Amino acid sequence: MGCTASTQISEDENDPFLQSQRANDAIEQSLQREKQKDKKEIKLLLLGAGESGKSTVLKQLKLLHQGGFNHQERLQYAQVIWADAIQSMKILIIQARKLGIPLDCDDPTKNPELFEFKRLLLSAKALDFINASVAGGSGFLNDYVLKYSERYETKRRIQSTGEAKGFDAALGTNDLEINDQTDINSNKPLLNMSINEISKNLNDTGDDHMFVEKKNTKSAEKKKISREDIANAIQELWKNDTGIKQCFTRSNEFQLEGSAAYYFDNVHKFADPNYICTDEDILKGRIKTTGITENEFNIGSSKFKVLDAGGQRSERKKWIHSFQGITAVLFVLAMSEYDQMLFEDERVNRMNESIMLFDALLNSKWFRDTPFILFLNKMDLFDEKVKRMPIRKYFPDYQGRVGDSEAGVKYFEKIFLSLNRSNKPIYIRRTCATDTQSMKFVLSAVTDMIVQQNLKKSGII
Ligand SMILES: Nc1nc2c(ncn2[C@@H]2O[C@H](COP(=O)(O)OP(=O)(O)OP(=O)(O)O)[C@@H](O)[C@H]2O)c(=O)[nH]1
Ligand SMILES: [Mg+2]
Repeated sequence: MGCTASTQISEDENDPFLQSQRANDAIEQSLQREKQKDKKEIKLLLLGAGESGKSTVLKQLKLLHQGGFNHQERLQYAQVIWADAIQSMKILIIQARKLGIPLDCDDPTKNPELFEFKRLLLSAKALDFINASVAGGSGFLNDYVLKYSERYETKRRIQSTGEAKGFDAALGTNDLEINDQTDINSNKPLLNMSINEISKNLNDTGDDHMFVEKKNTKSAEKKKISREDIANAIQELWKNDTGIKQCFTRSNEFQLEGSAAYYFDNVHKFADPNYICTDEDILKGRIKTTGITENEFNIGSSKFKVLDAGGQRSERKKWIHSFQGITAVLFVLAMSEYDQMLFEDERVNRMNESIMLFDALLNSKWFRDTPFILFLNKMDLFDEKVKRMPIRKYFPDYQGRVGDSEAGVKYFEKIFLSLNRSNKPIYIRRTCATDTQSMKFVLSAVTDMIVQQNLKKSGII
């Protein structure tokens, strides 16, 4: 009997029809399993313009639900922040000149010490003082070049809009910025080069970045500059040069890291080559997102997949690949940027860009039935800014008082709500994404709400 049975099975197994039937069943089962998994998994998509705070929201989710940051991330941010601290102070010095703001450090007779600090800082090459591989390799270097080269201002615009007008003209006008950022031999742009190519090129040009004062660098170059020297220079200029402070208050007129003040205030700790970043440092630090990152969290009994997309214009063409199967869109708006221009195109107001973006996403066919959550972010900076920068200067129909933060929020809220051409509700929350305590409450309320909505939608409750 046993023999008969075994013969029967082996005959069946050789039957091509049965084999193909089994394969079909297996595929069907696997598809069903995937469908069930997809149904259970909540997909949250973080969208918004560049620098609005999407990755910072993600970092808070990591702190809350993933045990925080690893050692590698802490080392990486230490490098990135130290480079940004150096370059940010250089930017203030050069922008002060452009804006006609007198600097105390420009007068060697009245302020010999500040004058020397400035000289020392301008002769320091940030890339000599960091480990570029730990900072993120070629990705970091590409961003660094794009961010700190005025020659790339127009290139940024072309990359983001495809507009070529004036590119060549602008390439020839730079007299302040770093040495030519093209490879002198091949004329190949630094962007898109490998890390080795970039390093070689930076060495060939003899300088990394930013307006070295060519006539006056000899003495500074002779002396070996230490990280401590640079930190002292930054601290002294930040604390004691009234022109630097004045220029900082006008930083909406140029591109400056949003957390520059934090870097300056803490510059000595970032100068330590063995420094390991705290959670707060990482929340304040900035690494631009390229592409879309997928991050999984277990929140309560639900599985969340959070997609964090790069928000700059050049990144947005990648967004569409992640539009399918989204449970909710979390749109992050930087409220404080109503008086700032885009990094990618300095002719475009950041708030107007966000309005345009929100309108396009909210009313797109992809998100017809997808709930939207709107984070009115950077409220800490907004509250401060409205006291000194009239909203009406940028939005002439604004009727509220100068300094009235509540009226300002209501005004922008109304604009965003008025864009809704569907029946779906928009959930609005005011946030300060760098503040872990307040974000804990906001994020738990938001994730609870998404879970409830999802259960209702799938007919479970
Ligand atoms: N003061 C303050 N700074 C914030 C807040 N949210 C974000 N930032 C800072 O803003 C900078 C940019 O934040 P990111 O989270 O990197 O911005 P993003 O939207 O991910 O930018 P992309 O990746 O280019 O799209 C960082 O330096 C953050 O520390 C906030 O609410 N208040
Ligand atoms: Mg990001």
